[in-house]
Amino acid sequence: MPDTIAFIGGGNMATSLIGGLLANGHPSAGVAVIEPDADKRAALTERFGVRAAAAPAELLPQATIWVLAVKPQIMATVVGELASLAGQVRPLVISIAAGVPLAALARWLDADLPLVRSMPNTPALIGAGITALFAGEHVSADQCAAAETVLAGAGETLWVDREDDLDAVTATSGSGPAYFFAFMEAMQAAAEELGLDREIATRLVRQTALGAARMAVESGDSPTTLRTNVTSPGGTTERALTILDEGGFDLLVAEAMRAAAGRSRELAAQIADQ
Ligand SMILES: NC(=O)C1=CN([C@@H]2O[C@H](COP(=O)(O)OP(=O)(O)OC[C@H]3O[C@@H](n4cnc5c(N)ncnc54)[C@H](O)[C@@H]3O)[C@@H](O)[C@H]2O)C=CC1
Ligand SMILES: O=C(O)[C@@H]1CCC=N1
Repeated sequence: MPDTIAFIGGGNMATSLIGGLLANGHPSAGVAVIEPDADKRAALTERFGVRAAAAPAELLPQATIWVLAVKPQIMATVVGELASLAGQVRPLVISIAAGVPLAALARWLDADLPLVRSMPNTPALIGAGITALFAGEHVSADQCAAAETVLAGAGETLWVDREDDLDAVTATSGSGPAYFFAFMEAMQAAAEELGLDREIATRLVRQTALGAARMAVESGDSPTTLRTNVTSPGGTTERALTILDEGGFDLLVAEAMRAAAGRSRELAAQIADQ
């Protein structure tokens, strides 16, 4: 009998994770969602055949795994309201929220429950995501395996040994898809400026991104080797990369990622005060 998995929050990430779970063979009857927005509840039920309710007490008592998928800023309130139910049900609790430390969850839940903190990313929607997980002190090996199963439909999974590493993970893979999309947007705009039709520019950029990503994954070569292979001495790529270098591209990327990790720590600090 598979676990019944309840999602608290039925937004973008929960939708992606539910899609992945069901694609991996988890039965829809074994998934429940607590979501206050009636339209989102209807959409989830229609798309996946899962049960959805506004009131936690309707579905959470039957669920052995709870996935916390609300925004970090409201986590304290949402979890606080679930504390007494959690004490009775004693589920494995998996949080996917950015910048919410396990210590805060433990405090709000007011019980020594097994807690896992994780950081997935939006390619979960197509099963091409990656999730880093960190297990709290009351989590057994079986519960680690169960947590991995919940996230496995979203793509790859890996464990980190230090909870603090999740700030860097968030800055890398959590927010990371947005960096690639921003680069694609900039390339598309530049291609149009160079005179290409929008449709042609879009197709060229999209397939180039896919081809480059697949080469990085499938060729076994490092990004440095792959970049060097494109760059003929005295050619066009060299001229373009020089401009990126002169503009401080690497430094800008590093600064952006430091800012993302910093924001994750800042969220945690704000949460520690709640
Ligand atoms: N969007 C992303 O790329 C990633 C997001 N995350 C984390 O996932 C979490 C959810 O993010 P998204 O899905 O993007 O946000 P979202 O806004 O799409 O989903 C949050 C959902 O929570 C619902 N909600 C509000 N109050 C609630 C309550 N009392 N009980 C139950 N549900 C309630 C909202 O109606 C909404 O549907 C956040 O904590 C975020 O940090 C993690 C990795 C990546
Ligand atoms: O921007 C955010 O805060 C969330 C966490 C990682 C990706 N999106």
